[in-house]
Amino acid sequence: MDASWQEWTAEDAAEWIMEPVAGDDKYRRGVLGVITGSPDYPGAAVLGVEAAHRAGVGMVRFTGPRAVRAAVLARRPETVTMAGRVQAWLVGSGIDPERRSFLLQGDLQVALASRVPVVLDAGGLDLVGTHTAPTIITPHARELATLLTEREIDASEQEVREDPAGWAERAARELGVAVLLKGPVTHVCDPDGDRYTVTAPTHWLATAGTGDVLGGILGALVATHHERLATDAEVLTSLAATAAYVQGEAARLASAYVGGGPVTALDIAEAVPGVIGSLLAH
Ligand SMILES: NC(=O)C1=CN([C@@H]2O[C@H](COP(=O)(O)OP(=O)(O)OC[C@H]3O[C@@H](n4cnc5c(N)ncnc54)[C@H](O)[C@@H]3O)[C@@H](O)[C@H]2O)[C@@H](O)CC1
Ligand SMILES: Nc1ncnc2c1ncn2[C@@H]1O[C@H](COP(=O)(O)OP(=O)(O)O)[C@@H](O)[C@H]1O
Repeated sequence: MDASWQEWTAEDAAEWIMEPVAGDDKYRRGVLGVITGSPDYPGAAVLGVEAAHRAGVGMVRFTGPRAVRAAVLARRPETVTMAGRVQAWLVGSGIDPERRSFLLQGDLQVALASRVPVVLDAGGLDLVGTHTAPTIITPHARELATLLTEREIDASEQEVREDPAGWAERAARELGVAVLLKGPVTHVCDPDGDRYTVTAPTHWLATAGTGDVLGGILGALVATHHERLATDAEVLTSLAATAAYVQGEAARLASAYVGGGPVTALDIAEAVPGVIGSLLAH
């Protein structure tokens, strides 16, 4: 590993967990707007919203098709589906970029024009560069290769897998945004030179939906730090590395609970509060 990349530790992550204080209410704590899921992938919305709630956000406002809203509310009735002010956006998990409805395009335009920080995942990745709000993208290797190739930078999935550090840096530089490149070692960087790695503590993470959970954790961390981000967008990388750390530890904890056995994405989301509790006790 290149020495210029710093492995993110529990001590680092602990600094980015925002403990509630007496003067807080749900709005001050942070409202995360979520545009995820589709009739094809309703589960991605459920997982991201679940993870955001578990990560301690003040409120989640969810926008999506009726059936997806129903699935989200069935799992998390705490979620608000009424439009309103938000302090951060999570966009794209479970959305097919080829099949974005007219209604969805409109919701995305409103969200991205609002100038609050944006986490772009999966089917929202191609929206990078269409707005000026502080942005972090969260692709896996195949998604990053596709995104760069669409921008006339030839990259294959194999090349990204072989040199994730180099491609994450190149993407941050070329796209002008913070990047969280997922994998067994997650690479987080930005055009200003922040470079963090998060080594997954368990490979049971390699299962469907765990990236959607990561999106929810990151969205929640971004929303709870909205005041800081308003003046210092550079902290997106610290928040992203913390999200990956929390996701990895939650997977480790959930697996340890079943004697080292497999975990599902929902198990990981459910273990998030325990990880956050132990970071606060750090
Ligand atoms: N429960 C859910 O609703 C879930 C939704 N998900 C969503 O699903 C969408 C697609 O995510 P992906 O990460 O699959 O996108 P990818 O861009 O990695 O893959 C796109 C498609 O390529 C095919 N493919 C690629 N590699 C393959 C392989 N080795 N073997 C078989 N088929 C392969 C699959 O048909 C896949 O759907 C995203 O929007 C994501 O958020 C996933 O997160 C899984 C869970
Ligand atoms: N071999 C692996 N070992 C550990 N973690 C992994 C491995 N492969 C993927 N991951 C992690 O699992 C998650 C998978 O996310 P993603 O590829 O978006 O899946 P999905 O779209 O199904 O949610 C990411 O956080 C990634 O860092």
